[in-house]
Amino acid sequence: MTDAEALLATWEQKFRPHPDGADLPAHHNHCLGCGPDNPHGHRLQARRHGDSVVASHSFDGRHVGAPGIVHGGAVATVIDDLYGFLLYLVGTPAVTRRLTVDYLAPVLIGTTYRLEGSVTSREGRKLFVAASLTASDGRSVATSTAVFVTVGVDHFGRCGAPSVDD
Ligand SMILES: CCCCC/C=C\C/C=C\C/C=C\C/C=C\CCCC(=O)SCCNC(=O)CCNC(=O)[C@H](O)C(C)(C)COP(=O)(O)OP(=O)(O)OC[C@H]1O[C@@H](n2cnc3c(N)ncnc32)[C@H](O)[C@@H]1OP(=O)(O)O
Repeated sequence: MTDAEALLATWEQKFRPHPDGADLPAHHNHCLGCGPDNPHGHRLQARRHGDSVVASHSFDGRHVGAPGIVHGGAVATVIDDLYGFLLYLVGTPAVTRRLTVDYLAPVLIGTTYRLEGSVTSREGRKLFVAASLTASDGRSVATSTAVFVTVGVDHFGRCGAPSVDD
């Protein structure tokens, strides 16, 4: 079995049912959004909350854009990865086809935010999803919508796995 095949085998198991409140597994150890072994990563940790996924997350100095403010691309990365956790609940792999983010207020380095994402509708292979990033005082600092398109696991096999070792 190649490294890529071994990875895909472990990944398929992550689509088993997850009980409400359960911590959800990283997509893989080097995932930019959630992998624990990626030194550049966000190490997002998400859990199931009913039909949604939620996370408590803070950005650090690696993610700065304007001084003190998180780079918008870093915010988009974390939201995109949150949607990736939602796929465990949907039960099928999918990839981001379209991602929009409304940046409503500065996201601050070293401040903890609550993320929540859910599926709003599904049409054939298209999953329409939405997410929010909320400050501790309840202010919404970013909202997002995205379109994911379901793919077979073979999609990832076709793309190869040049530097992923688990
Ligand atoms: C061997 C290595 C293994 C590694 C894998 C291990 C682990 C995997 C880990 C994670 C993977 C999954 C998620 C979790 C991870 C992180 C979360 C972040 C997710 C990402 O970071 S993921 C990367 C970025 N992402 C891409 O890399 C996608 C590139 N792209 C494509 O690969 C193709 O583009 C594809 C496959 C998407 C579609 O291609 P296609 O040819 O299969 O399908 P087509 O284009 O026909 O669209 C189908 C239907 O969607 C409709 N449609 C299209 N666009 C629309 C839009 N904007 N709005 C509304 N509807 C739209 C069409 O209208 C049609 O609808 P209809 O069927 O009704 O006509």
